[in-house]
Amino acid sequence: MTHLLHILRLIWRAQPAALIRGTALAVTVVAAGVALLGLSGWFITAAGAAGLAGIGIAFNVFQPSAAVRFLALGRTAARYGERMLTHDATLKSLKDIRVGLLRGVLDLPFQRLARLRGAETMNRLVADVDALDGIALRLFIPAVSAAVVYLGTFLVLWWLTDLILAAWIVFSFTCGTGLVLLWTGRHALAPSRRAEKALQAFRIRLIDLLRARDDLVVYGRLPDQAEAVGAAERRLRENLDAVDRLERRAGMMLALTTTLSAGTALWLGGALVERGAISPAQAALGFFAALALSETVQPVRRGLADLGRMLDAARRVRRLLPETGAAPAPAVPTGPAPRPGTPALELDGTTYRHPGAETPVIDGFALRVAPGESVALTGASGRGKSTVLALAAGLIAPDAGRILISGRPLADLSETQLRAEVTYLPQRSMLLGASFYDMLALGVPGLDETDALAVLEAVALSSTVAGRGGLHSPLSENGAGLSGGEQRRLALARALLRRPRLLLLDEPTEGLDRPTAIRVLAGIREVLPQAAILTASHRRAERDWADRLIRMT
Ligand SMILES: Nc1ncnc2c1ncn2[C@@H]1O[C@H](COP(=O)(O)OP(=O)(O)OP(=O)(O)O)[C@@H](O)[C@H]1O
Repeated sequence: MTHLLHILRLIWRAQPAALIRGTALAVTVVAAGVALLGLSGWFITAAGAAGLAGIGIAFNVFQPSAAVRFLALGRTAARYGERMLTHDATLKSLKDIRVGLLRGVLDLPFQRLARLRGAETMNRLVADVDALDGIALRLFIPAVSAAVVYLGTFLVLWWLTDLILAAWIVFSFTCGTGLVLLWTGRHALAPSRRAEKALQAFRIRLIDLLRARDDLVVYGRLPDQAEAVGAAERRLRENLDAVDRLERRAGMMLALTTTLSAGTALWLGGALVERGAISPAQAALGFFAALALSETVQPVRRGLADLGRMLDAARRVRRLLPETGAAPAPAVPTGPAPRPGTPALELDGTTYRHPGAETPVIDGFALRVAPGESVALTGASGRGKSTVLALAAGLIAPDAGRILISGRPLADLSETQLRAEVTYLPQRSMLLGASFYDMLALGVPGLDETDALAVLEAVALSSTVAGRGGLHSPLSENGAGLSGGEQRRLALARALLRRPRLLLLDEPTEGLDRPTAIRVLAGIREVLPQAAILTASHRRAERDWADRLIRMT
């Protein structure tokens, strides 16, 4: 529940004025509904009584009927205003939460980021945030309106009718509906949670099926995955049906509560009329007001049926939201050029143990790479070459030792400074964008086309790009339709275009034939003559090209 309140505070803090006005209008809507029915009941009864008493001609019908019209029209207008204000404000607040969530995801430590699944994260950003809109719209605002209207109804009925009648109507209604709502919230919690889980499972499995369909076909597992998607969908439907059934039952119990409360109010009103404490018209006012109170709880009922989904979504979203609402750090210009002789990268006594591993993968490791120098890390698979690159890229932090980038401790550099100094090409890269140009411009917004073509030439890709119709020709998702080697060189070109002082390359020519690999390696140096380059290498061509080898054992 604390997560729910936290999210409610965030929503409220983002749009306080609109939400306060919207809540005031929501109170007006419900109050006008109760007043409308109460007044109508009083009006009909009083007019009838005046007719029976033979003084109908003297009865003033104009004022009550004008008030009825005013309340009916006012209620409609207030409802319109309330919907506009509260929905608009909630959607704006949720937009802020979604952005905060995205920032939270991006700020996660590399190890956690690497473990995130795309489909799951996508769900969190979309489905969970959508689930949160009910907190204000279907729980808080209707509950506040109902409480205010109960209090107001009690005071007005006390003033216009009788204390006992007013107290009974509000007391019986509050207790009755309170119990029904508690019952709804408790029983709907589990199926609403299960429905949400099934929905998430359905989406994730479907995305997995679409993304891995080739492998699933090859291994003959497509029917199993399709069945898993179907099972999640069936579970979703069953649980949504259960929530629907509960909601209908709650609706029936609320109708029963209203009937009992209004029925006993009628009986009590009759007794008070017999005793001469109130008139029949006043008794009718009480009876109709009791009937109208049922309207106050309908939105809360719907909100409570969804409580499980909202609670889980609030918990997950809160865990990922950054604690402060602060904006990301503004871009900082990179520092001055380092003094001559300062290594571009220096690792000293660096130790790192992967989470869950028993022993460190590197222990007291030392390394220096000077500007203009190419160093290749070699050694058997699993010796920690990629780990050293990830440390130098600041993606993971060492357990001991220090890492200096151009003489400055890596930990002291802002994210912006670090990314301006260092570029890292991992073993597998994503190519985002719809054309060669888009994919390259990810690294350099506003990329100059001549520059792009020059770098494509350096990585031996210009003929491929020209053959496909040029820089702006459309490409499929993640460069599908390009060969593995072409995708790799495109990712390399994107890294080169950033022109970093330190370039970290994990097996940059993997998948290329030897002549192309040699050509590409020479092209890297041509584009970045002064950069320090550290590679993780298995291939002979890369080892021959490097100025120095460091063997990891
Ligand atoms: N996120 C991780 N969690 C746990 N262990 C990891 C993680 N990443 C790598 N390792 C382990 O750390 C060791 C070093 O991995 P690393 O990728 O640095 O080796 P490598 O020398 O680059 O191997 P390769 O040449 O095959 O790319 C391996 O045993 C690997 O299984």
